[in-house]
Amino acid sequence: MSGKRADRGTPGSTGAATSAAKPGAGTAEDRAPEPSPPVAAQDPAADWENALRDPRDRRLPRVAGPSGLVIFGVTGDLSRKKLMPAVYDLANRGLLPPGFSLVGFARRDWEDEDFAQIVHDSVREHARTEFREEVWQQLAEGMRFVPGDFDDDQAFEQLRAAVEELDTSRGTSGNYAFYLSVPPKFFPKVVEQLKKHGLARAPSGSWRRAVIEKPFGRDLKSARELNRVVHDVFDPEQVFRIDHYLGKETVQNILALRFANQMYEPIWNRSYVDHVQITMAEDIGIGGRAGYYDGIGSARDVIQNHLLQLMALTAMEEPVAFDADSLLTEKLKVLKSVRLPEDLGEHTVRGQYAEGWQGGERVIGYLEEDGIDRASTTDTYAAIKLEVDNRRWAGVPFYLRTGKRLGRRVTEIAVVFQRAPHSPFDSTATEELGANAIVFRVQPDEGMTVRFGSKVPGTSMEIRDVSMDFAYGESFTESSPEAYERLILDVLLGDANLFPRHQEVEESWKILDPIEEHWETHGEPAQYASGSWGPQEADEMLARDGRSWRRP
Ligand SMILES: NC(=O)C1=CN([C@@H]2O[C@H](COP(=O)(O)OP(=O)(O)OC[C@H]3O[C@@H](n4cnc5c(N)ncnc54)[C@H](OP(=O)(O)O)[C@@H]3O)[C@@H](O)[C@H]2O)C=CC1
Ligand SMILES: O=C1O[C@H](COP(=O)(O)O)[C@@H](O)[C@H](O)[C@H]1O
Repeated sequence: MSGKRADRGTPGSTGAATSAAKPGAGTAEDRAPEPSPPVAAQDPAADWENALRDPRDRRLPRVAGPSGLVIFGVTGDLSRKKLMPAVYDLANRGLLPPGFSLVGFARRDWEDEDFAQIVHDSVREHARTEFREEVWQQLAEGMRFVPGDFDDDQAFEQLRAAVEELDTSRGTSGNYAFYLSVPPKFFPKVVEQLKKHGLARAPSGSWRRAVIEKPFGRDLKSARELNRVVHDVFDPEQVFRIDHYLGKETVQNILALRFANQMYEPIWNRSYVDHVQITMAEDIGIGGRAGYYDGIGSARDVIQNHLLQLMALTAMEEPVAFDADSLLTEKLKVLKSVRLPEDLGEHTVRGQYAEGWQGGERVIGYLEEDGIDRASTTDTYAAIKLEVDNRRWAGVPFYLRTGKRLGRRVTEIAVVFQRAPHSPFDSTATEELGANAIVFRVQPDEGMTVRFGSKVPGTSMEIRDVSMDFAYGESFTESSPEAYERLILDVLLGDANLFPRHQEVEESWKILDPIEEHWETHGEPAQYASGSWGPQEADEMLARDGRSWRRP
């Protein structure tokens, strides 16, 4: 069993390392290229705040104060690929406090050193910023592992002891975020155990926060019940529901582009917009996530959260301020105004991938995947049409689609405009002209495209589509942080702007529940070949409205 302190250096080594940089020193994101100098392993009680810093100056880096992060489910896929690397990247950018501590909890008979080795491997494989030994060594000093099952009271007592020991040895000051990176069915159990073992309430002057992964419930009823359990233990301001899409740089940029500029808002409405298409296409299959995915499906997995959040940000009114309450108010108004089509059979499609070709390789169908019930009717593709019943958007369809094993990985929001009401040109001149569009490219090629018509050089008047691109890589020297990097930092800072509140989660389930109920009673999902752009039925769905999907 564990209890031993982590190696103070690279796993496997015995060396201890310290450096002398001031916490946060030289780390201004907009002044120095990343990575910046690491924070020091120094007296944990050292003053980490710059008293001269004006908290209103947003150009200064947001550095977390004394704190620790406890990850439940630390051996899992998300933790290894995203959370551990994000913690390292934050440390590497000098955004974590000197005594920052990371506690892992899972069912493994590991010592602290074994855990540190796992984190090390995950960082080497997945971190965004370069590996620096001195940063790693300082981080590794604050790593602890607690082995145990979520049912195991003794393990939670050991966790309490670990947290208290870190308060003393690392100066974490009782400030802890508990990250529930666990299968959703365990959310209630872990929350109850935190309460039972006195971990949910902070000592005076400190804070405790709970970070809850998605999906939050599998329908409205279960989301409400989960919320009841969570709020029996934590106050609303202690709870951070993760929707990692809100941590993506380009998703935050939707609000910047819309509301920091003058040119979009006048045309951002039913008078000019024909329709909006929101696409989240993945080329991967379900990988090793059969246990989670089967019975959940694509719509619950990503439409209920990521895509409806993207839609809300695209459609919302300007918030009175960029703060959590104002953002919630406006997003909620959109979600509450959503109207489902009367005929769900005509305006929604679900699909399931069959075998096919992906990246030059033959891949198996969903029903052949390990751990999948051979008769499963789980959707791996979903397309739905929604409308927003308000003055700005009445009559403008929002088409949302997502799928696994599609042609390529791409997420985008395309605002497609109406045709010009009149053309002075001969109809042959505009034969090849499509609709104008503004496209937010969320990933992988982050940026924005404006598509419009232009005269083809030559002696005749021929007008064809061209596009004007904004690409992050060309316009900025700063690279985009990973979503989890941003969100973990926000949790440590207690900044809730980018976290959906429960009301949003509920409204989103209210939109999805009738669709899921319809699908349950109406036949099987349509099959589509892996590597294609989804079932033909989805093309037919748009064709009935006289439109077609973009091929991003
Ligand atoms: N993976 C992804 O890409 C994404 C995941 N998410 C969400 O993140 C969360 C975690 O997902 P993911 O990492 O994929 O899940 P995994 O199944 O890969 O990992 C689950 C983790 O929970 C632990 N665990 C399971 N049961 C118990 C138990 N009874 N007692 C103690 N530990 C237990 C496992 O530990 P052990 O090693 O002991 O089994 C493992 O560390 C889920 O809520 C998921 O919906 C959200 C977005 C993307
Ligand atoms: O939340 C989820 O998101 C991932 C895709 O995330 P991305 O950042 O790579 O776009 C998806 O694969 C997973 O099924 C879902 O749970």
